[in-house]
Amino acid sequence: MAEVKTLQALFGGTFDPVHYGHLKPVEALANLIGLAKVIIMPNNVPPHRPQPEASSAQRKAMLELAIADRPLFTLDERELRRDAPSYTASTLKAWREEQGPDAPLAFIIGQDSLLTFPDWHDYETILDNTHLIVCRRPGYPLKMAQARHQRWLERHLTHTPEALHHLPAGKIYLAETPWFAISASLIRERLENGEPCDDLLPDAVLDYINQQGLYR
Ligand SMILES: Nc1ncnc2c1ncn2[C@@H]1O[C@H](COP(=O)(O)OP(=O)(O)OP(=O)(O)O)[C@@H](O)[C@H]1O
Ligand SMILES: O=C(O)c1ccc[n+]([C@@H]2O[C@H](COP(=O)([O-])O)[C@@H](O)[C@H]2O)c1
Repeated sequence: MAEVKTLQALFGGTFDPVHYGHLKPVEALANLIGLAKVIIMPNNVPPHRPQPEASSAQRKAMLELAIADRPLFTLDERELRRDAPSYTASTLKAWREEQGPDAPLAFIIGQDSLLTFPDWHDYETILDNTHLIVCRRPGYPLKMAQARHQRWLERHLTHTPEALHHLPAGKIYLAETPWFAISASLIRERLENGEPCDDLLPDAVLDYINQQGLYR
């Protein structure tokens, strides 16, 4: 009998700090397309933005608190262990080598990340190794700025989640996840101004931020 392969999904980010705009769309996604597990992968040195305010150890601690009562999620520390910039293309190439050629693999991003995706290091190789699953995010168009990037998107689009489960890589799926108007920048700004953030991130993460005196 043929071996049944399970779709595995990595969700990369800076998570400075982790918030409900990360957790809730991905939980909805898991229900929509049938994911038993999502692997959260914080970066150490983001290739594309200033170094985060919280240290890698603090961002990891906040993620551990956020997922402690969310069994869907596990944590992957491979990028945290590297001092070089965390290029997604090389991380996903290494993940593919570990998992073998047939395993269905996906990388989860938000809509804003899709728009900047063609600027990522070696972006065209990413679909050789994984699918791309895009969660909705308010305030960002679903159309690429350049026509050639829109054509690239359309060439790879699938409207059926089954394709993600049956093929090892190469498809882009725009998931109809709920919208959350939350960003880490908004949270950092609100904390700096002494404004409440209770409905934006898990209590345990907020308690940790206060205890560490972060984002003041
Ligand atoms: N509210 C949201 N809805 C959907 N996706 C999101 C949301 N917030 C973040 N993401 C996605 O999660 C991933 C990690 O995001 P990141 O850690 O940069 O959070 P952020 O809130 O965008 O941070 P910052 O405001 O510091 O830029 C990215 O792919 C991003 O698109
Ligand atoms: O590899 C790149 O060039 C690259 C450029 C921008 C973003 N990424 C990755 O995309 C993920 C989301 O990025 P961010 O900034 O929204 O946290 C995270 O895993 C980043 O390391 C990767």
